[in-house]
Amino acid sequence: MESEWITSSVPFTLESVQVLASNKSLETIPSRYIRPELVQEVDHDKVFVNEIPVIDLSKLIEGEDRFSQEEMEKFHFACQEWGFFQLVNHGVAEDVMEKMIEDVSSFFDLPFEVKKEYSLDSEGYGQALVFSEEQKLDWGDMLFLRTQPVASRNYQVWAAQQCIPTFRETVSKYSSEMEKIKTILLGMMTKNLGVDEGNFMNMFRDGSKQSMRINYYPPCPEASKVLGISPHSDATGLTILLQLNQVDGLQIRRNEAWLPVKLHPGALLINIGDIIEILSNGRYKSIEHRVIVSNEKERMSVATFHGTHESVEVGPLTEIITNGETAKYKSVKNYDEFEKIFLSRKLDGKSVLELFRLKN
Ligand SMILES: O=C(O)CCC(=O)C(=O)O
Ligand SMILES: [Fe+2]
Repeated sequence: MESEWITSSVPFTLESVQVLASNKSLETIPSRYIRPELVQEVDHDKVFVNEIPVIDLSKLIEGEDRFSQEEMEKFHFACQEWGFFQLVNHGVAEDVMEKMIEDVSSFFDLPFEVKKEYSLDSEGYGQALVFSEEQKLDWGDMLFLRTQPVASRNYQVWAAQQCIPTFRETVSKYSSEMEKIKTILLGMMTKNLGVDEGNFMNMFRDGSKQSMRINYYPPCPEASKVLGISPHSDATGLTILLQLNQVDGLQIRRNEAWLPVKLHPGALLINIGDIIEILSNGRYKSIEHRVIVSNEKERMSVATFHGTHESVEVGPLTEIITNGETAKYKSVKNYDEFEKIFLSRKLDGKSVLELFRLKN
């Protein structure tokens, strides 16, 4: 089988799944991608109807005519009971979304020889978090970018102007839009959680960490046997996900089953990450999710992760635990330490969070 290889941050060489999948005569895929556990599962699509909450952001903006207390309550319920919701009327200009779709698609259309130039030790193009020869591989490639604070950007891994003329500008604009949404949502969460807004927002102030995982899942001839992304929760504060084409594939774990998410066109998908679970002492929970792939169509998505400022201690908020509650999680001295722990492990359910859980 013909394939090309790239070197990742860890001492293993990896295949580009896009290159692998482009071989039209490929019928049997390498065993490292095959997930035996999927064989026992019932047809996921038939397990549940999709009832994931839909939140209207235009009704959460205080002081605006459309602000609605009922929407605030719906939002609280979505954070508490689901950990995942769709966001509509989010106010991101259509041209910003469209340019993002266009430039990200152009990136994955570049020849492998060009894309691999955007691969560095801990960011850029390729596959990440592969630590052993035995580990199962995900059916997807990605481009991982550190996007905020601006000083943390490494433009070496952002497609250059001669490749995709507007790529850097497009991602920059999109990144700023995501910051705005994050700020509104986190502000509203403090109200629902009854915690001090100033203190909480200070953790996620200007200069806090934002990164993007831009995912490309090629079609797979044995789609039902692979996963585009292994089950995991996001080790971040808040994730905002944009599905770039109308191909569904995301599933969230709910009531011990995998619930498929059918995204409304133009909606963004929001999910609570491990850090918010820790800060809120478990009132809001991060939810495991995974991606299944199609045997016909490629799928693309951009997950924008929002962490805290690097100096912030990550632990249950004192205001919550001084109210007579016991801390359910250990604290870690700052965000960078938290990230180091997360980056040293494969994606594996909520295993990162489990390291922090206190057994009371
Ligand atoms: O592609 C998706 O829908 C989900 C991606 C995801 O979970 C991630 O990048 O963390
Ligand atoms: Fe994720």
